[in-house]
Amino acid sequence: MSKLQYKPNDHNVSGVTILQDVHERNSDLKYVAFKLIQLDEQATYAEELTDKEVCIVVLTGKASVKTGDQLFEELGTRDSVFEKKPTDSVYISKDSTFKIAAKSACKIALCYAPATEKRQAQVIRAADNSVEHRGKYQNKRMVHNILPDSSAVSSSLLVVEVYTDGGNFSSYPPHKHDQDNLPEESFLEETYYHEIDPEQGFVFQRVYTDDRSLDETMSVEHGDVVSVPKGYHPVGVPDGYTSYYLNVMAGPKKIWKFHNDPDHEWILKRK
Ligand SMILES: O=C(O)C[C@@H](O)[C@H](O)C(=O)CO
Repeated sequence: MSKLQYKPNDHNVSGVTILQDVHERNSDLKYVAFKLIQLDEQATYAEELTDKEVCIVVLTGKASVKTGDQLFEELGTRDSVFEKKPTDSVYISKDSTFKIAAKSACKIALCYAPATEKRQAQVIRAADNSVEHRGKYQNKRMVHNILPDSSAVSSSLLVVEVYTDGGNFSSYPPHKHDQDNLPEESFLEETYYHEIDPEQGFVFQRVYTDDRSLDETMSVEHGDVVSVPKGYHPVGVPDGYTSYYLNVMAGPKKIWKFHNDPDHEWILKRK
């Protein structure tokens, strides 16, 4: 298996399963880290942040989050990500502790990036997500913007959800953002947390650089994470299956300025 791909764990301790845990020590990522936790009903999970900020995304189920004297309750809007409606998230800055309490069984993504400054903890309600429909022909996808680069909430963290129906490609035509060369391109690492409906499906994700020193094509299954330290990173979805992924991005500057693979940019110019 590619060293960019991570399979889920299933070890439950006291009602908490750390399904995914991708960080600087088990990946080539220096800015982005990602955890996916599953909590049984009434289970709790606590953590202390030092130099990182986190966006806690309630993927499914209902939970509350407490940090300092702030309590955010009734978080979560769906039983499955494939309900295709936005959900609630909480942003918490560095030098903080937080505790998540599950009101029902829930699946929660913890998206981390370096905090360049201390910011106010706050809830990002489902209604605050902008929803975008991008692309045409077999390049259609829907995006929920939780923390887009235009958001003032985080200091460096970007978080979006992307839905791609069967037979379509997303993150396509292939684009990259691995050069700190603004205004042409920004440097942002990225993680993809994938879900597939129905669950036995698979999608293909290629991660490659212009010189092909990195060129990995992965068969990605439900629950897998793919890390993108650099390179183009398109996703293709087989007929009959729907793809969901949660993207976390961060780098030295909080701006998403991507560069399309010139070989495939013509895709965008079709009438
Ligand atoms: O296909 C899309 O529009 C989603 C991608 O842009 C995805 O969020 C990504 O690749 C970010 O770099």
